Amino acid sequence: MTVEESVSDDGVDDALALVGRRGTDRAPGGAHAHRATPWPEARAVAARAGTRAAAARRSEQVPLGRALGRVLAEPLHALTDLPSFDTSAMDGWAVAGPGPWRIDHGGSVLAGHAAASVLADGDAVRIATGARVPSGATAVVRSEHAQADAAGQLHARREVVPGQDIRPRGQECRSGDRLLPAGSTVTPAVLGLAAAAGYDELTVRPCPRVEVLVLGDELLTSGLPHEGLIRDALGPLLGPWLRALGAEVVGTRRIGDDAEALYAAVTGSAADVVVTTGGTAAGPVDHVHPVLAKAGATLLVDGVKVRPGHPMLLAEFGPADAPGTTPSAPAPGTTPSAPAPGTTPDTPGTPAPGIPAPGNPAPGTPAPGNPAPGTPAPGIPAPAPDITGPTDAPGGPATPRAPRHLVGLPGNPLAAVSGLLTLAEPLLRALAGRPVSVPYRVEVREEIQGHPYDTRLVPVVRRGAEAVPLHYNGPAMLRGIAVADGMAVVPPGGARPGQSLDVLALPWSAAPGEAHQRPQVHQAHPMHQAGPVDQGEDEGVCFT
Ligand SMILES: Nc1nc2c(c(=O)[nH]1)N[C@H]1C(S)=C(S)[C@@H](COP(=O)(O)OP(=O)(O)OC[C@H]3O[C@@H](n4cnc5c(N)ncnc54)[C@H](O)[C@@H]3O)O[C@H]1N2
Ligand code: MOO
Repeated sequence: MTVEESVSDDGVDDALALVGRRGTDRAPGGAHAHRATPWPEARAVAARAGTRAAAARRSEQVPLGRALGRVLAEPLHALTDLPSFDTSAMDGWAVAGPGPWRIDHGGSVLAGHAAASVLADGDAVRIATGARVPSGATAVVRSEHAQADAAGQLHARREVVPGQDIRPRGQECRSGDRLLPAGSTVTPAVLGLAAAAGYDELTVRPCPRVEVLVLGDELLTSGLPHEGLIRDALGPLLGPWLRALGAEVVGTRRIGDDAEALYAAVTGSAADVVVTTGGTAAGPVDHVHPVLAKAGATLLVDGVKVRPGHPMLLAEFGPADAPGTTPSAPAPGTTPSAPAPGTTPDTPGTPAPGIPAPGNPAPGTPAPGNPAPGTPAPGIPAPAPDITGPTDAPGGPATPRAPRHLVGLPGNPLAAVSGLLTLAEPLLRALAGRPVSVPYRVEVREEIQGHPYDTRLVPVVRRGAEAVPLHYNGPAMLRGIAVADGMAVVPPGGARPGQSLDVLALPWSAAPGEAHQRPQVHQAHPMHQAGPVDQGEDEGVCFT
């Protein structure tokens, strides 16, 4: 951890220098250098892992009010004709046959009313927009195009075409028509369509549940850095970012540099995906690799040829429904629903120390000052019933469940963001049933220095048709990404001014020309909702 940070300074030069320092084939975190996965392949591996796991997940029915941002597990078929009856499109008169018409003063028809009696040939009756057109009617004449005379006759001011201003039943769809394919994201418009078509609930893909484990004894959760301690920048960042990627974040826990606590937290987690921060390298307190090895996890990605963030990793547990592949037992005294000794849980509705609830400032509690071992904080989510935890009764039947994954993000904050975009995003999108996000292409205004062998991800901001690289792009810096709207994918060797590069959009920024396809960013996105970082509320959490 802090022992290692002297070699992990800011900027490209340092990243380049790190390559030269690799005297052996052992990369940070114990990975062998040759194992590092090329960046595009790492994304593909993560997406495939998510797709495999998604296939084993059951869909669920949720009320319309909770379906925003979810992905349809089934095609949306109309449950009714739309419109479900012949409807007047205008306020005016329903008329039968050619005019002039006798006005039926007793029979005006309003929207929402039952069918009026049959309209006799030569009759006219007042009708409102949205009302059922009486049978026998051949057209609707708008009020402004009709004139009543003193003798009670109605005259049309212009030619009346049969069927005019009548929306015939089934004009938009017939009952059973496929309105949307499976895999569609539920947008506000989809909610409206589903309601119109008769739905109270939608069958959607499950939201991947993610737990965040923040490692590092040096991390403070409030106040100013002091005496070598620094603020945890990733706890506040990750929850909302992961929600923006389609995850339900079940909690964020501070683990410190305690290998046992990490092991217990990882093996006992009820989440589909555990995201850790820090501890991926090979320093004396970098526990992620040893803990994964002890837990019997398979490393799908062990280091990526990307800067920053090259020690990032993706591990898979299970599949747990295969005999003997459940993770090892947790440390004695811990259960999946209790925090491991030495951990600080941040639970939904329970702001972490340093993440004050509105109007309730947290005391300045540093991370190392954790609650007493074995003291579960109120509100720790219990494992879902479909999750086979390591505490299953011995010999009892293991409930089949999807394989679980762990994304190990490096501790340097921008390196962690790089890992989020490289591994967590494709994994979570695939788990949620969404297609992998496709980078957009844009020309860069300035030269961007490249790494000799690895891809670089560099925060950029769009200015007109160009992307401008942001200079505060060192692995430990968030100043660039905080004003960025994307991360440019810089190939080995760098990019010249005017060169087109792929850019990964950030969840809160729209790709060019996409602004109107991402309404969630401006309207309903959980990142834009007020409240504590780890609010963990279900409603709308899947919206990406
Ligand atoms: N001998 C080598 N050492 C390191 C190498 C290397 O190639 N050889 N790579 C460096 C790179 S690059 C990175 S990235 C880090 C990754 O290390 P870890 O994942 O083990 O991260 P830590 O050591 O725990 O922390 C690194 C750095 O980040 C700070 N940090 C950690 N967590 C947070 C947080 N939540 N908020 C803010 N800052 C955080 C931590 O204090 C360190 O300064 O390894 C290098 N070492
Ligand atoms: O540069 Mo490290 O790659 O900060 O992740």
